[in-house]
Amino acid sequence: MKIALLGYGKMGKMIEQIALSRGHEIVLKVDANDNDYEIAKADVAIDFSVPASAYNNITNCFENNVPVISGTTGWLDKYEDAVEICNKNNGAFIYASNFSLGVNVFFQLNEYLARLMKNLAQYQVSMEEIHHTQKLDAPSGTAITLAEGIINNTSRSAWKLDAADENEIPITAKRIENVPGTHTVTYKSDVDTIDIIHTAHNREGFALGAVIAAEWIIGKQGIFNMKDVLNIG
Ligand SMILES: NC(=O)C1=CN([C@@H]2O[C@H](COP(=O)(O)OP(=O)(O)OC[C@H]3O[C@@H](n4cnc5c(N)ncnc54)[C@H](O)[C@@H]3O)[C@@H](O)[C@H]2O)C=CC1
Ligand SMILES: O=C(O)C1=N[C@H](C(=O)O)C[C@H](O)C1
Repeated sequence: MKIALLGYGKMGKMIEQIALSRGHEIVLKVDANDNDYEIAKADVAIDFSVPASAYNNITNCFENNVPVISGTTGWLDKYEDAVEICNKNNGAFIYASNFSLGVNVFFQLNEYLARLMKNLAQYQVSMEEIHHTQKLDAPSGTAITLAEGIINNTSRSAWKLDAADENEIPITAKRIENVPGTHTVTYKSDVDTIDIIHTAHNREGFALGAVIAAEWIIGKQGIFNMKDVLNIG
């Protein structure tokens, strides 16, 4: 498979290693200020760049018939526009806030737990995410997906960074040197606490999931997610 890497930072480099180890070829590495590149020579593009560039890079792929795997967070106000352009061009697209297998299992566990807690008004739900200090966005995309999983399965109406009203889910975002990504969902009552935690030990799980998604999307048309790829849930 001929892969274009859109973003050649920490994740782009890890994806390169995993892709080469699985027999794929990197035909293009696009980074900041690379404006003139021939995306059409790639079978698939994998975008792990920055919030400000993701939309333009992704939609350029659709306009050149190249399927896209995107893990960039913090640009989702334009997600529906990207989906429209993908569909108009009969393209293929997977966005995931987190490509790791473990987190995708954790997403399901979070929704299951939310359904169990739905009618237990004595428990207050909250979330914490911890990431390295270079991270541009807060809260993390994964924390937002977890919050949406709770909102869709309980009477909570919204999430908010730090303080929140009773009906909202407070999210605390911490930035600590070298932490790849830790997410905790907590239900606390006066008498006890339930925590579920996912801790990434490194970036390999994110990168492997993105390469597996790229292998899966070849030859397909439409908008998919990691549940489709991993066949879970
Ligand atoms: N969905 C997932 O599983 C994961 C998502 N991420 C997300 O992926 C993104 C990248 O993460 P990292 O690699 O850790 O960040 P990074 O900062 O190490 O790399 C981003 C790269 O994008 C480059 N870039 C800047 N402008 C660009 C442009 N116009 N076109 C292409 N590249 C451009 C930067 O120069 C940099 O090299 C972030 O949004 C992060 O939140 C990170 C890990 C896992
Ligand atoms: O920026 C990161 O590093 C990560 N970003 C993603 C997110 O915002 O959830 C996924 C992972 O937690 C690492």
